Amino acid sequence: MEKQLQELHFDAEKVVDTPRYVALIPAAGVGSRMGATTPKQYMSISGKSVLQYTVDAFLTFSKIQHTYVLVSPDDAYVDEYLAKAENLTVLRCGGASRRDTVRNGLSKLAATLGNKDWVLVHDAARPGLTSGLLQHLIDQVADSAVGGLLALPVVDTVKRVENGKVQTIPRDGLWLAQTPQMFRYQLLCDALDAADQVTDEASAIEAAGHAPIMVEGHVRNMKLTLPSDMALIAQYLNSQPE
Ligand SMILES: Nc1ccn([C@@H]2O[C@H](COP(=O)(O)OP(=O)(O)OP(=O)(O)O)[C@@H](O)[C@H]2O)c(=O)n1
Ligand SMILES: C[C@](O)(CO)[C@H](O)COP(=O)(O)O
Repeated sequence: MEKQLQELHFDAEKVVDTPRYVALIPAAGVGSRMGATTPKQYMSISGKSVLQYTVDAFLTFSKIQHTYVLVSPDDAYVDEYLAKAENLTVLRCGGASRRDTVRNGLSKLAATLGNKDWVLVHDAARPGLTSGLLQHLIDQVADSAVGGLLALPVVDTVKRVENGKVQTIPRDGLWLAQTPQMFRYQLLCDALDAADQVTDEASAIEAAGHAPIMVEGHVRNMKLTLPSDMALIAQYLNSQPE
């Protein structure tokens, strides 16, 4: 497997002047909040799986040299719901949490990627990603040493409810994290090694003392989390991006 991975995609050079761009798509979740019979990444929208929409966003964006989909070791769906493609590899390295899945995937690429290379981690469950959003993220982040992520500024009034007490929290400076989250390979590996409870890559980078660049995303890049998300996501997928 290791030999196969090394041969796969790139020249042998590990540290290169021109960084490479790869996508890592964690797709090993069970979708407990969705409560469907199949994990949500394999649910179908207009005859195509959620995962296929997500992967297609990367396969049709030429800057991404390779896309890796990370599924659980005993996944029984991926062969049926994801079409094979030239620059696409499925790795059966899913872990107990999203963080573990991503860290396992990064480890598999140790012989392939160098310090400066960019990894774009994107949830399988965000099928509304577009080339425009990918280009926007890369334009804003590619000159930085660290990386950044798509996110949405909070536009509503925010409440915190605790022990029966309700408080209004100033929304200034609050963002909702989306993906892709794009970071330099080695920096991300090191940050995740030091942070085992995080729900996204940016949290690990922040904990390591860095400030990720916040890049405004779009609501069509929403995550499929609850059954009620399905209709809205289908509407976005069936409409042209703005
Ligand atoms: N052990 C895990 C858990 C999650 N994910 C992936 O991380 C993304 C975002 O996670 P989330 O929405 O939390 O997905 P699930 O864990 O599947 O959902 P739930 O929390 O409702 O069970 C999804 O693409 C999911 O497949 C993963 O690769 N490995
Ligand atoms: C990474 C993420 O999509 C950012 O919003 C999110 O954190 C993933 O999982 P969660 O379990 O829904 O927080």
